[in-house]
Amino acid sequence: MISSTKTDSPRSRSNWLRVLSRFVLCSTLILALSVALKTRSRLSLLLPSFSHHPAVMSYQQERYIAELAVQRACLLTQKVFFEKAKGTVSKDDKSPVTIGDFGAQALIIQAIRKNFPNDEIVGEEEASSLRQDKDLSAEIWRIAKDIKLDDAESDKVLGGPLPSEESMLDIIDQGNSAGGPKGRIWALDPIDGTKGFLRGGQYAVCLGLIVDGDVKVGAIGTPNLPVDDNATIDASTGTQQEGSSTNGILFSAVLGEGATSRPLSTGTLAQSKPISMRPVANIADAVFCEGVEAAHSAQGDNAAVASLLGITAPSVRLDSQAKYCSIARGAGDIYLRLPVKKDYQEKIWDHAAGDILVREAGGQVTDIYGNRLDFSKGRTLAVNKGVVASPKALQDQVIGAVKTVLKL
Ligand SMILES: Nc1ncnc2c1ncn2[C@@H]1O[C@H](COP(=O)(O)OS(=O)(=O)O)[C@@H](OP(=O)(O)O)[C@H]1O
Ligand SMILES: [Mg+2]
Ligand SMILES: [Mg+2]
Ligand SMILES: [Mg+2]
Repeated sequence: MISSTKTDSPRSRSNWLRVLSRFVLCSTLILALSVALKTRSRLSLLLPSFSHHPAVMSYQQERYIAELAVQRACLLTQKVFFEKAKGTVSKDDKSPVTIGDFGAQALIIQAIRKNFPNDEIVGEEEASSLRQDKDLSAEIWRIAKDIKLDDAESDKVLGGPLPSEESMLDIIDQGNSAGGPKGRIWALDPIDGTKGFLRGGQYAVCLGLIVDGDVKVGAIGTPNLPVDDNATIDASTGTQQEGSSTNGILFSAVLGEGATSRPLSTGTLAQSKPISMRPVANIADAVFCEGVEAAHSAQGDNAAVASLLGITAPSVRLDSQAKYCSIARGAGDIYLRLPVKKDYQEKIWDHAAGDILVREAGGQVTDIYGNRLDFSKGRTLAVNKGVVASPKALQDQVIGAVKTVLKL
């Protein structure tokens, strides 16, 4: 007897085969996908540069490294200050540079090189004067070689201690990129406001990442700014206190992801809080944040702008990018830097980190004509004049007053 059921028929066998082959195909695809994903995540851990592809990029790794590097450099600048480590040289433009500037630049470049070896760096300082002055070089090495973060793991992420005095000088010189419109370029000001640093006043360790001419990440350490956002500060009052827990802030920002701050001394990533500019309903109630050096900003013109806007509150006077930091957290509202010398070109390291911090805190940063700062032109902001920063809603009014005063 021929007993033939449907399942045994050639047709149904071929149906089974089709189902089976689809199952095998699907499983293989799922397996391949999961292997690919695992390999990718392993690769991005081992090679941070793998995550640099725009499609998978949110700059979290860059922000993390920038924060740690700035935090470690602030340990050095504070040590230099409290040990009263002497050694200040005058640069060609007569501006001072200290052991703190050189040491901080070495430590930060080492951290960038370790984590992002293909990136370029535009750093303010260079080591030629140290190669002539062996005593100064030795003094920097004496202080820099022992600087480390409390957390050994984090310190390892930054590359551990500097290898030797000679390589420290080579590392400092790696901040020699010409900058420009293409690629990943870090703008580094190891001590901004060196004069403030020497006075025991405000200064800032500043690091910004520029990608294809646009600032994406910024980190700023301000060892002498009060932790309390609402504390009164002024450049005339010295604020350096050894081991202070009331002073010292680390600010950071990533494009599109907001601005944050946390205490510099004890802070961990988890202690970061979002910061934002103060809403100002009436511009007459705004407070200016201005520089200290009369040679850097036309203070008479600043006063005329204030008066035109009906602003009567005294300006907060601070050295360095602490001005950007202050308005970003609502301790002041408007940063004015009106040009004194016609031919002075602002340096990108004096503004990159501050620019993104203020923009991510709800502000606008432009030059005196109302144009965005252009970080794609090399080591300087060659196509901008001066800086004006304020909450977005006020910027047009402020620029209007600036144009009137400067007769633009
Ligand atoms: N003529 C002129 N105009 C504008 N800016 C100048 C000028 N000369 C120098 N610099 C740069 O100013 C940086 C310090 O800026 P500050 O904001 O701290 O200056 S101030 O508060 O106005 O005194 C300072 O940065 P650091 O050298 O890092 O301290 C200089 O890069
Ligand atoms: Mg300088
Ligand atoms: Mg500077
Ligand atoms: Mg500097």
